[in-house]
Amino acid sequence: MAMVVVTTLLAILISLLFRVAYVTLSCYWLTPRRIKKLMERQGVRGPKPRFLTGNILHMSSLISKATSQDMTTITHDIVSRLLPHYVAWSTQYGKRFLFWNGTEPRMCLAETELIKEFLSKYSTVSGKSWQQQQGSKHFIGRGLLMANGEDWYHQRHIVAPAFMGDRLKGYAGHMVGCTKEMLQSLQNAFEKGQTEVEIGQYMTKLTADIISRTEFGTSYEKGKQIFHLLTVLQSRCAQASRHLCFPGSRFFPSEYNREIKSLKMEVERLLTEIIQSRKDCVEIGRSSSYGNDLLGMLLNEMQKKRGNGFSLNLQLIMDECKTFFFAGHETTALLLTWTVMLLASNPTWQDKIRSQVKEVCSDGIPSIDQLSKLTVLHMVINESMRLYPPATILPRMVFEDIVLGDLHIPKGLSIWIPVLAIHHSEKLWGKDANEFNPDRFSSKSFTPGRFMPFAAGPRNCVGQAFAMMEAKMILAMLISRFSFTISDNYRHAPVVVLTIKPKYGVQVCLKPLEL
Ligand code: HEM
Repeated sequence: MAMVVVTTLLAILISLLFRVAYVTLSCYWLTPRRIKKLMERQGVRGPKPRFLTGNILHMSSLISKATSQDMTTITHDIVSRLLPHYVAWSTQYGKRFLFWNGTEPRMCLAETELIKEFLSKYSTVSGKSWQQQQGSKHFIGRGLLMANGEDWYHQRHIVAPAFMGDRLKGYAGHMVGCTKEMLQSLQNAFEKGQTEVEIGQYMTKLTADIISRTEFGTSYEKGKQIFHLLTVLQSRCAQASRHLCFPGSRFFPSEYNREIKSLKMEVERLLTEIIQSRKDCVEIGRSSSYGNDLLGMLLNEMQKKRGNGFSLNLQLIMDECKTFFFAGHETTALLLTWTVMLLASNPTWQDKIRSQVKEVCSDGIPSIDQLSKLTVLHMVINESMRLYPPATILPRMVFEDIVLGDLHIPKGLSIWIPVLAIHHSEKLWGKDANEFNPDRFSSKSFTPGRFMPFAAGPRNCVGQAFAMMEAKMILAMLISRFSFTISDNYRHAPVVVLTIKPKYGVQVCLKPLEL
């Protein structure tokens, strides 16, 4: 009897081992090879991958070499610095080529017609890859940015109204209040004799303050504490994700993995405290609603019984709170920082904006209705996002076989859209593609598909209107209070760490203006 049990257990164990071995082999070898063959048959080729690491080492060495030195002048010709692998491979293989992130095959696609079709038609059958989800699961989890399929669709419908119409207008007060505080701290620095500031630090603090207030209203101080921890968590996850292409690396009991776990627990403990206290207030009758902020909106949704089988649970609400902070504060801070750099080195455009702001709003603080009249500022912001799009690449994995133009794209292939390269393409923008020329945005009719700082199609940035409103408010108020020039200490050295950042910040010399 004992013998039979042992033999059966052994058989189960062996078949389990075979299954694990087959799944691993299929995931890391058979499927990627099948995809490669399929794409090669359609003429899509690329650099030869190495075992396990693919083209990662080659890519890293090209990037390290290209960014090893600062740029000698403030030139916006930055594609060969930030995407040297794209430049090398697109020159050799054309506008569509295959490369390997470890064992994951990726097709880089720079054809605007196909990109337009892909982003508008296939938003529900494409999404974030397993590697992307793993890399960010500890700091944003399965919130909107990382959700796929039906989950994404339902989350998007719950969240989108929070960034539209009257709700959006309701956030203007936070934006003005926080900007006033930032301007006061710049004024204080000036009065203490500090004529030069690193504006990026001020912008990062400002956008973090605005999103904390927008999300957490009165629980804002605790929100700031959470976001501080999230920033540390994000950088630890970025360090750990470098090893994700190696099978099983996420289970290593490394120092990073231990620190990540404890930071995540602390963030979620603080979030649970805020959520619980809101629920308690409603339950004991101290408050009739969960609040007008983003968190209140999500808690109201959680109470609703939805007929479609999808409901928000506590974990998803926490993931959504983390997602808004992650997706919404650094991107906007970078947009503002690069715009200040461009305006500090192009004083004529600074003056043009200043005189329009003066004409439209006498006190230098635009109302919601006045924002649409700030057309020069709008053009400058667009030009800034064209030259320095915070998100340089748009990655999407395809979950079903699809037909895209003349291409059959197999399930499991990731498509990478090189936004930065498209924004700088001379073919699409003309000979002055690398120059700062906001006038190119003066005409309302320009070819769609070549400008996509907020992505495009149904899965574009849900916070786009929020970000544009915020950026216009802040820049209009800053330009009305100060004039600024680029400091001699500024070293032009854009680098990509998820988003495009100025390596040493942006140092500007400030001069307060008479109100
Ligand atoms: C200048 C500022 C911003 C830029 C350039 C930007 C850019 C983008 C881009 C390119 C995407 C698509 C990413 C992808 O699918 O891989 C995206 C998605 C998203 N953004 Fe933004 N964003 C900005 C500001 C904001 C703000 C202020 C918020 C919220 C407060 C926000 C929330 C989100 C969310 C939640 C998504 C995921 C949408 C979805 O998958 O349905 N973003 N953003």
